[in-house]
Amino acid sequence: MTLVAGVDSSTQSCKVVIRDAATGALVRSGRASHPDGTEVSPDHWWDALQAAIADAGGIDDVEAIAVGGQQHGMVALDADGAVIRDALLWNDTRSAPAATDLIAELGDGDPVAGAQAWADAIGSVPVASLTVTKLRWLRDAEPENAARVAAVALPHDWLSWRLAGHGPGSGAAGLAALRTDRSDASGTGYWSPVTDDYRTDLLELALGHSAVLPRVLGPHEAGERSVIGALHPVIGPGAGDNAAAALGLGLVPGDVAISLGTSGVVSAIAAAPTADGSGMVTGFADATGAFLPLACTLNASRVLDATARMLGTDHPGLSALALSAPAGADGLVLVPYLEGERTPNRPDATGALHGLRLGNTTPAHVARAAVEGMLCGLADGLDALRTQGVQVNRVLLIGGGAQSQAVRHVAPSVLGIDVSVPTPGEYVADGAARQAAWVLSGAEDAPAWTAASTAEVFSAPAAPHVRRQYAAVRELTGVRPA
Ligand SMILES: Nc1ncnc2c1ncn2[C@@H]1O[C@H](COP(=O)(O)OP(=O)(O)O)[C@@H](O)[C@H]1O
Ligand SMILES: O=C(CO)[C@@H](O)[C@H](O)COP(=O)(O)O
Repeated sequence: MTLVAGVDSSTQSCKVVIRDAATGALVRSGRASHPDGTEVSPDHWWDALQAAIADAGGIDDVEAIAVGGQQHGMVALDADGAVIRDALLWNDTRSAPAATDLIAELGDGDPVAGAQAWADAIGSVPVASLTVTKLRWLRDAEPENAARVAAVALPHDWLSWRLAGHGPGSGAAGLAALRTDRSDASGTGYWSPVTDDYRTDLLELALGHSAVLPRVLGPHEAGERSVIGALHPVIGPGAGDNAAAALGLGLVPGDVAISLGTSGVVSAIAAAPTADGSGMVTGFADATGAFLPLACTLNASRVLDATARMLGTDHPGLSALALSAPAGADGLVLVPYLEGERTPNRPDATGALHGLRLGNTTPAHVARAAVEGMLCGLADGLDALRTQGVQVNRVLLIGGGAQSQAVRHVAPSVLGIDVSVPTPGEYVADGAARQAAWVLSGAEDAPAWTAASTAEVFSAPAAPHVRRQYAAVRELTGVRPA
């Protein structure tokens, strides 16, 4: 049996799956945690990857490996190949003012024209999540660090590079060996999905000087070989986590994936790039040569974590409470902007509970409002995708938060469509493994794995009043007190 490995280096943890390259059957898996925080030393990801590989029983029998990972994180390298400072993650909002500046600069001072100019140039309107804004923040806040930047990588690029034996001390030759893929390059803010190439002018606009960028590999182009693993597995191009999940799920046009991890992501495969000047939909690329329009919130599974903590219960307890309250929680609305928000772009917003009355101040109502509030943010994302011409025939719910029974049962009523929940699994890591098998096969198409998962379908009558009451208070959320 030929084995391949897939990695998901996500916000909260690193997961590794090892699968049969021919059928996709799961052979073994492992995981390790990442530290909390929106600013993290990449060394933690490297340590967690090695721990997750060990937890999966090693990769000595693996012939190819690919890494999927959290998108956008800024990994700034010096001329030697050393990391200059801790990486700012996709959910770090300190570069929000830099995003505003960059938009104004491309629009000659007009923010609306600037937003559309960016959308036309790179498919997306910059927000704090995008790497390009983090580079501008670095230029302004830490000019000495910015001056030392010789190369910029993303979490998955950097891990693939470490797997190939590069790292501090590898110098110019090492930097030239950096590789990425279209999906992750498309989330940087300096790569165009229309021309399929970097916009180095935009990188320089942000950082103030040029830097080495990883070469973008084709969807099944082989990279270097891993120094870990007795067979020195070939390293695939890897992918951003959402593109890898699309590959792991085998999404086809008409399918929409909703991922409830730290981020809440609504994404779909598209044949052509999008350029949404409103900024609701980011026009990313997928991992097969097509496109992946996507709406991403900063507030998904951690809203449930926080609400469970607040109510002194666990996830099953929160779920039972939420399901015991009526749809709409008798008018109680939780706006879930606990980390600020990205879609819509409100980096300084805070969360809020609206509509408190004597009759709805119960744990059950609060639990229901949390589940509904999180889902309403994603329903807005689904609408935004439809506005961009995305066909929505089927919704698939994945990520840690999809394990919640309350989410599964409430989602169809808030989203207004049945929801399929595939067998719980690591779909990002699976997509990376499928890519690794594709690299090995050399075939034109990704292998049609037969060991695909089944899905449970959840239906519920639409509850439009839940979205109506959410929309009425969404605009009232205050900003963080000074
Ligand atoms: N049964 C559950 N109900 C709700 N949330 C859950 C449940 N199980 C796990 N989670 C949450 O899912 C999150 C982890 O999901 P994951 O998709 O791995 O996140 P990420 O990709 O951001 O690292 C955690 O916040 C965890 O608390
Ligand atoms: O920023 C995005 C997508 O644009 C996020 O989807 C990150 O890629 C992190 O994903 P999770 O670790 O929360 O799944």
